[in-house]
Amino acid sequence: IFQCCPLYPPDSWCFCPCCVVLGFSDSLSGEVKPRILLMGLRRSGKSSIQKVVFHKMSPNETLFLESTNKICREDVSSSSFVSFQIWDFPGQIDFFDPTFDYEMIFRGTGALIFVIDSQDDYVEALSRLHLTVTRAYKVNPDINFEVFIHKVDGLSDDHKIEKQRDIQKRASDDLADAGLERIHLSFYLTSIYDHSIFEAFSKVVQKLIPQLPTLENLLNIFISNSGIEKAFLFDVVSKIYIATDSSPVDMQTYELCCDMIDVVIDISCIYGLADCEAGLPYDKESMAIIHLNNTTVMYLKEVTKFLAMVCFVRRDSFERKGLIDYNFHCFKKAIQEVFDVRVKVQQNRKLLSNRRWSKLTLTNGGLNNPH
Ligand SMILES: Nc1nc2c(ncn2[C@@H]2O[C@H](COP(=O)(O)OP(=O)(O)OP(=O)(O)O)[C@@H](O)[C@H]2O)c(=O)[nH]1
Repeated sequence: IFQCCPLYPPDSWCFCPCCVVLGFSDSLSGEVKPRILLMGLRRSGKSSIQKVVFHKMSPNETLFLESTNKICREDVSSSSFVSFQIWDFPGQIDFFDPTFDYEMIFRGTGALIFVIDSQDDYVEALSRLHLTVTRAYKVNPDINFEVFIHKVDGLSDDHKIEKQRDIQKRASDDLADAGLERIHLSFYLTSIYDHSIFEAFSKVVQKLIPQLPTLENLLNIFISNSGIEKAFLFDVVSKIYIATDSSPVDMQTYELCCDMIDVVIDISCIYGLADCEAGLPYDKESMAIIHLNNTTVMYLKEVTKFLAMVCFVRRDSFERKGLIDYNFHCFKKAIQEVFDVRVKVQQNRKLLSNRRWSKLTLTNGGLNNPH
């Protein structure tokens, strides 16, 4: 059973050869990738969520997915800010199995998504949720616990709310009975058949972006100086929004943004770059303006190779497009600065780890027995 270096605090990232070989750490870039775990009972929809959000699989195709029988790990590093690993677990994990080193797994985890099938009886799922959360919390109290009440497409609106209330109450009661009311669970109603799964994933990912307050602040300054109603910063590939200004988000607005990104990518793919297959048909020149029939204009502009800004502007404010473009230019520069700081922090962290590691090998007299 693999244990991380004793030299490192339990929740830090280890860059020693063992961890690197096993792939728990990205030593080459020095980047700390938060881990997102997808857990839940068999057939609750874990793999479908991953395939639909990150592989553009159509929801109907998930009907033919085979059951996962080992942990599947995937790197998601499409943009400078959205960079993490997703671990899809098979339905039944046995915490008492000695070959399953759950301590090591939970130690490097940023978020644990527990998927509950709302169309099924959820008594067993709730007891599994309780067991998983309490175990994980003991190892790493900093994990964000996210509960997806999934497959809600078959339920009426009233029924959805009722289910959420019931599940939320039972889960909190279980924690309170165990004296663990300090554990916070966040609940989301999700389905792969609409945008709810993308919205929920956006919120999970946002919690893992340390620069989020800075990004939100920049967006607030940008919209207030440009006469914009609402602005989102989107990861174009996954359609996860990584930040928005502080005004509330409504589902319809979010759906419109997703549709706009689809239109831009599809049109660019068909009529744009000749070698579209070489990569995403999205570059510095990418932009789109859509006039809605309610005096609102949607404006999309490229921010970085993988990020796009989508704004909602009133038609009269859009007459000052020059001002919006100038402010956007300043916003883009500021984002670049935030990114530069992040790169520097990562480089310093890597340097520190390398130094610690060479110290350790010197003390041990070689690499033969790193642990
Ligand atoms: N109606 C509905 N069905 C869904 C949804 N998400 C997944 N499913 C279906 O649920 C079934 C199981 O999905 P999987 O993704 O294989 O479930 P899993 O949790 O990965 O299963 P294991 O690998 O066995 O642990 C598939 O037939 C999916 O089509 C959803 O949002 N709504």
